[in-house]
Order: sequence, then structure tokens, then C-alpha cells
Amino acid sequence: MSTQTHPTTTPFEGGTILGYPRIGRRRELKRALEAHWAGRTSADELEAAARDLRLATLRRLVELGLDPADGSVPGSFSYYDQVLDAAVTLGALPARFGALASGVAPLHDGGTGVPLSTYFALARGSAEQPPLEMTKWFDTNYHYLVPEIGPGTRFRLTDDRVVREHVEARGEGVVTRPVVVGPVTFLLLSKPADDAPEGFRPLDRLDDLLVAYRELLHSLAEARAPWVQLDEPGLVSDTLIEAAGATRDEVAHAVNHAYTELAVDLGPGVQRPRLLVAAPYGDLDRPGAAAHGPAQGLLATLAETDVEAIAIDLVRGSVPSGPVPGLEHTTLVAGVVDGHGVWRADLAARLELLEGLRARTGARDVVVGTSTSLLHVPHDVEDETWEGPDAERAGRFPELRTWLAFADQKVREVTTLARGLVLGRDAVARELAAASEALASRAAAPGVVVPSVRERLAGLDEAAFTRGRHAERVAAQRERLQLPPLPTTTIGSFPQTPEIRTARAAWTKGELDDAAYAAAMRAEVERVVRLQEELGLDVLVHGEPERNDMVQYFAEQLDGFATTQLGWVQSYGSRCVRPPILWGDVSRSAPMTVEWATYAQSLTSKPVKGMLTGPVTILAWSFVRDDQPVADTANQVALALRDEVTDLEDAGIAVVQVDEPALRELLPLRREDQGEYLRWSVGSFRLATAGARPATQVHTHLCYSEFGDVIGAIDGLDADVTSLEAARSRMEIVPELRAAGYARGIGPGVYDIHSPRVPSVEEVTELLRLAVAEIDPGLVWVNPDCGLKTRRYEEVTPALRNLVEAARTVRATLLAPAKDAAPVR
Ligand SMILES: Nc1nc2c(c(=O)[nH]1)N[C@@H](CNc1ccc(C(=O)N[C@@H](CCC(=O)N[C@@H](CCC(=O)N[C@@H](CCC(=O)O)C(=O)O)C(=O)O)C(=O)O)cc1)CN2
Ligand code: MET
Ligand SMILES: [Zn+2]
Repeated sequence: MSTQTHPTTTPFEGGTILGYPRIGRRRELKRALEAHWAGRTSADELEAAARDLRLATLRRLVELGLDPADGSVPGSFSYYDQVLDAAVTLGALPARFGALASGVAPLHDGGTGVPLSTYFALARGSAEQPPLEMTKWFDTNYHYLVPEIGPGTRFRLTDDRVVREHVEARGEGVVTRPVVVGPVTFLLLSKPADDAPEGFRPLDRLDDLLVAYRELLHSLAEARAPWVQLDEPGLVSDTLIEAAGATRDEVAHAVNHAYTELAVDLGPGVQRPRLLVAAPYGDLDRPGAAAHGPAQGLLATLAETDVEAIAIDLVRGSVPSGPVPGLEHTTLVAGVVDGHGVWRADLAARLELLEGLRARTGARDVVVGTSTSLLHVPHDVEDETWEGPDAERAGRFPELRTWLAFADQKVREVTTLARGLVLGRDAVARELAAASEALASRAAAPGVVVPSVRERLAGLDEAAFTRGRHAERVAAQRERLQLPPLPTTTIGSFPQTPEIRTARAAWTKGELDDAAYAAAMRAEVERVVRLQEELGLDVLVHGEPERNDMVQYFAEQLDGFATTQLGWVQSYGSRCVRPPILWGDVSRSAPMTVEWATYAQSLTSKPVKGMLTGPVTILAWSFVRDDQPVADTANQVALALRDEVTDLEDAGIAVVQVDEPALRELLPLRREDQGEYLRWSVGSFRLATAGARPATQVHTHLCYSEFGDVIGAIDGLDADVTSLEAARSRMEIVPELRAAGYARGIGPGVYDIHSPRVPSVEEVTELLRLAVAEIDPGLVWVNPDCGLKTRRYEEVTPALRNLVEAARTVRATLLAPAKDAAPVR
């Protein structure tokens, strides 16, 4: 048992948040990072800009009502990614980075920390090494960097930036609660290093890793940090646990071990920071699911260690159904304010939940928190313009503003609820009433329910989700398109040049009129078509220059959506998106893409692919209404897209691609929820595309994920051709497709567009040979991994040239009647 004393008063009594956006309300960090990477500023200048941003954040959070004295303000800054931060803090620098990694000494051995240049080399790659792999953070549109752990990884405290930031904040009068990814989640998120033996699991290195965490706790103790927050979202995700080769029982064991080891005395005279373990994004335990999980739930497992506080997600997760053993010694941070969506909370209902929570769970005390970090929402509703022509064009209207809560509004929701919990309802009666009023106004507002949209949805039958027979479609499309074997194409976007961005910025500001902007974009389309013809690609695209983003572009044109001016949310590193707000019933008032596609088609005799974003991805990358089943919302979007497909067909477009890069992203973290998700998500894609005639070739594109566990769903989309990201994993998906008997057109990516490297003809040829050796060459398409919008023409032009050349090379071997080459059907 620890002799650590609990605070005698309730910690975080004024409420707390699990994290706050770090990009800056005017994307200050993005600008500072990109200036530094471009060589325009020094590391010192970057550090100064980041410091200004951190201090501005502290001031803001205190102004919004968080207690500056007791660790309620999280220290959640990062220069790039919080998982990378943990890796460099704990000595997990991959050996493949050579001297950059081996040159980093443990702090206790005279080390001086990990230089920013090394940190960015891990994030963005060095001259010799590709960066750490990037992948989706739980079911969000945030991407983290995947640590690489091997038997030789030397876990030690190698960087103490998080400690220095605590000291920095103290200098400004704010006692922060440093936030670090917790040890179990850190290992679950990691992958085995390249040199690890077969069967090695990062999780097996837990004991060694804990040594480094203990060093970190020591260092925080010396800085007098009263609390530290260890984030353990990994505990809520079956998919992550399975991918790490572990079971829930093993994870429970690891949790018990880790927090028994960390929640101990650090020795005489050292006051260990108290531990807040946070489990955002879902449920630690499911009521009634004990049969599948550890005998004792994960919440009880945590509560029975000596950690002083546990934060649970009460938006995505469920309320514990009864007293939790061990919680009588523990503060429960009740995540009742949604960190992941933008709707204003029903404060009265949330307060009622909070009031009953202590009695229900047996917690030592209950305090108010957010369900997740506020990283996933924009800064401030007040930064937007809600009236005037700009607002109107973007679908924003004054009433909408009152329905929303971005990060700053959410902090106020937290502090309001905290006051209500401590002082009683009457103390916050005005705020509760205002929240209820906003909710009522939302329910009754025009556009939220549009009868014609509802009627169309209600009238759908099975046939609306079903296309004609596959074989018939294949024949009709072959006849119409006359493509060579191994047809070449791209995923849609071509580089978004500074000229395009500048023109759009000028147009947005009203400095360029509609006609001039359209002319500039048409000129770009023409350049892109000419380039593709010159390169010899078979199925062309218009290049998407007119799109600011593949989701926002559609949201700007659909009814039921609003888009923001400054609602930036970090997606990875310095890259941001502005997720649209889907608030009402969705419908399409006019064609959205037809002019661009037909203009491109008018320039060439080759087929031009129409390019749409699918319903699941539009939902995944928007803030979606929470007042109806998400499946209904998806089908509304699908119907709008279905009409667009028809319009493209009527305009003579023979190939239409409907992108679903986020299909895998929304896959629920809990196994038992996945079937239902796949049912509605696949259904909405089919609804969007099943109206296409047999001779119209429907493509889809998926990326950013491992697809192994959703091949069945990919098949269920019933697309004629699917392009997948595959180059970096060297076509790993191809044998899986073969094993699954996949018999549709398939374009496993042969050009890794996430890297500036230009692949050689030989490399692409080699990847193509891998593909045609495994699957019927008559099904194989040749394409990059993803769109080219983030690349530059200097890279794209030679890379596509090589891709076309490689396709020709492999095509020739197929056509030659060699005895070991599979025939083309
Ligand atoms: N929504 C979404 N989610 C996604 C992806 C995606 O493409 N879209 N891709 C995956 C990876 N994520 C990504 C997310 C963002 C970016 C990205 O490049 N973002 C751009 C912004 C893209 C954008 O909205 N561009 C707008 C606005 C650009 C802008 O910042 N304009 C300046 C002024 C322009 C200038 O003078 O240069 C301004 O507003 O201040 C446009 O082109 O119109 C960035 O951060 O820089 C890339 C990948 C997964 N999730
Ligand atoms: C993230 S998937 C991107 C698909 C889109 N058509 C593009 O090429 O950019
Ligand atoms: Zn993609």
C-alpha cells in the first residue's frame, strides 16, 4: 500500500479537461512549424513561437474558469504528435535512424534531451530513413506516429520537455497537469521494430518501459507537479488490443502491473505526482460483457491500484451500472462533456447524471471532465462570422451558433457543471435554462427535418441498394471503355499548387470574382488533362483543383451542412482540416461536379473519371448531428450523391469514382458493434452507387488503413474497381485478396505518395509483378496509393511516367504467350 496521501479536498473541483487544441486559434503552430521546416526560421524562433502559443493557451484556460492552482489545467502541448512525444521522452528512438537515435543519452547519464531536429526527422523522415508510420488515432481523423519497439529498445528518460513545460507554466502562475500517453497504450500503439524476431510483441517490454516512466515521475516530482495525466485510450479498443496480439485479460494484467508499479512512493522526501489515468473514446467495460472480458472489469482493475483518479468517457462509454470495487479511494473524473463533437450539451441532463454518479459508483468523489481531449474540435464558436453574405454562402446562420460548443465553449460547460455539482442546481439555473432553450430551438428549426427528404428515404426498397449482375456490367464496360490490360489511372487529385491556393484565397476574400476563379481552375484542369495524355495514362481525371478539401467541397454545396472559416482541427503534424457541420436533413439543390468533369471530358477522347466523396467519408470527416441514427444521415447523403452519379452519366461520363478512405476509420472499437456499422456503411455506399447503369464503371478508393479485416465489406460495396493503398506495405493486401476470392477490378497502389521519393520503373514493375502473380491480371489496375494533392509536380510527373512505363513492361509480358504467365481474359 502506498503512503501517498490523498488530497483532503476534492481535486479538480472546479472541473477539468483532458486536453486542448494545440494548433492555435489562428493556426500559429502550423505557420511556425512550416516556416521552420522551410528553413525560414531557426529552432529558437520556433521554440519562441510555440512558447507564446502555450502561454496564450494557459491564460485562456484560466480566463475560461479552470483553476490555475491545482493541476486542473492540462499541459497537453505537442510540436507534432503526443505519441511521438512519449517515444522521445522514454528513449524509444528506432535504431534505423542511426546516429540520430544512438546519439541520444539518458538524462541521468548526462543526456541533454532530444533535439527538435531529431524529433522532426522521426516525424517527417531523414535523408536516409522514411518517417515513423502514421495511422489513425482511434476512431478519429487525427493521425499519430507509430513507435517501433524491439528487444533492443533502451527505455530511459531521454527527454523532459513535458517537465520543462510544467516549470514554464508555473513561471506564469499556472500549475499544470502534464499529460503523457500511458505505458500500456504506448505499447499497444507500437509496432515491432524491423529487426525484432518473429512473434515479438512490444507489450512484452512493459517492465522495462516502466523504469523510464518512473524516471519521468521522479523528474515531475522534482518540478513539484501535483498531478500527471496518463492517457490509456488503448484500453477501450478491442481492435487495437487484437492487433497487438493481446487479449483483454492480458491487458487487464498489464494495467494492474503497470499502475501497481507506478503508484508507489518514490522515496523519502519525494512527493510523487498523483496519477490521473484517462480512458477516452469508449467504454472500459460493457455492462453484461464480462463473459468476453477479464473476470473483473478494466475499470475495477484500475480502481484497485493506488492511482488517485480515473477519467472515463461518459459520452461514448456507458455509466457503470453499480459500485466499482476500489473506487472508494479514487476520484472519478466524469467525462460528460463531449470532446469529440460540437453540439452544445444538455447541461440539465448532464448535471443529473453527475449528481447520481457518486452514489451509483461508490467513488471517493466525482468531478466534471471532458470525454476526450478537446483536440478534435475547433477553438472557438465566437471566431466565426454568423451573419452576412459570407456566412450565408457557407450555410452559417445565427441560430446555429447557439447550438454549438467548440473547445472554449466546452471549457465553460465543464466549469458550469462543476459549479452546479458543488453549489447545487440553483447556482447555475440560468446556464441550464439557456442550454435547454438552445436544444429546443435546434429541434424545432426549419431544415432540421425536411419532409421531402424523409419521404424519399422512407420509400426506398431493396432494389435501390442493388446494381445489376456483375458479369453483365463487366461485359458492358469492356465494350464501352476498350481499355488495355493493366489500365493506368490516378486517384483523382493532382498537386494543389501555391497558385491554386492563392487564387482560392483571393476568391474567398472577394478579391477574385467567380468568373475569374472558374477560369483559373479550368486552365488548371486543361493542364492536368494535357499532362495525363502526354504521360499516356488510360483513364484520366480532372485533377480536383477546385476542391479545398474532398469533404468540405461537397458540404459547401449540400443543404443541411454549414462550413466554418476558422474551425481548423489538427489532422496530423501541421496539417489541418475544417470539418463541416452536418446539422439538418441533407439534400442537393444542384449538380456539384458535373461542369468540371464534362469540361475535362471535352478536352480528350480518353475516358475521364467523375470524382465524388462517398457518404461514409463525408460523415466521418464532418461533425454529424446526434439527433437521429447515423445510418439515416448516411443514407440522406447517399441519395444526394446518387443524383450526382446520374447527372454525371447523363453528361456522358463513363467512369465514376466514389472515394471512401474513411470506411475503416469509423469501424467501431468494440467487436460487437462492428457488424451493425458495416451493414449501414456499406449500405449507404451502395445506395449512392446502385443507380449507375451497367455500362458505367463505378470505382472506389480506400486508404489510410489496414484492410485485411474489412475485405468482406470492400466486396460488399459492389464497386467495379477498387484502388487501395498498398505500396508501403509492399502489396501485403494482395495475397489476402486472393485468399478471400476477390474477383473485382483492383488497383493496389504502386506509388507511395506520402513520400517525396520518385519510384523507379523497376520498383513499380516489381510491385506490379507481385500483384499479377497473385491475382488474375485481367482484374489488376495500375495506380498510385492515393491522390497527389500534397505532392509537387517535380515529383509527380516523373513518378507517373515511371508508373506508365512499368505498366507497359508488365503488360508486354502478359501478352507474350509465355507458359508461366497467366492469360488475360
Ligand atoms: N477532411 C479530410 N480529412 C482527411 C484527409 C483529407 O484530405 N481531408 N486526408 C487524410 C489525411 N489528412 C490530411 C489533412 C489535411 C491535409 C491538408 O493538406 N490540409 C491543408 C489545408 C487544406 C485546405 O483546407 N485548404 C484550403 C485552405 C488553404 C489555406 O490554408 N489557405 C490559407 C491562404 C492560402 C494561401 O495564401 O496560401 C488561409 O486560409 O489562411 C484551400 O485549398 O482552399 C493544410 O493543413 O494546409 C492533408 C491531409 C485523412 N483525413
Ligand atoms: C484521401 S483519399 C483521396 C481521394 C481523392 N480523390 C484524391 O485523389 O485526393
Ligand atoms: Zn486516398
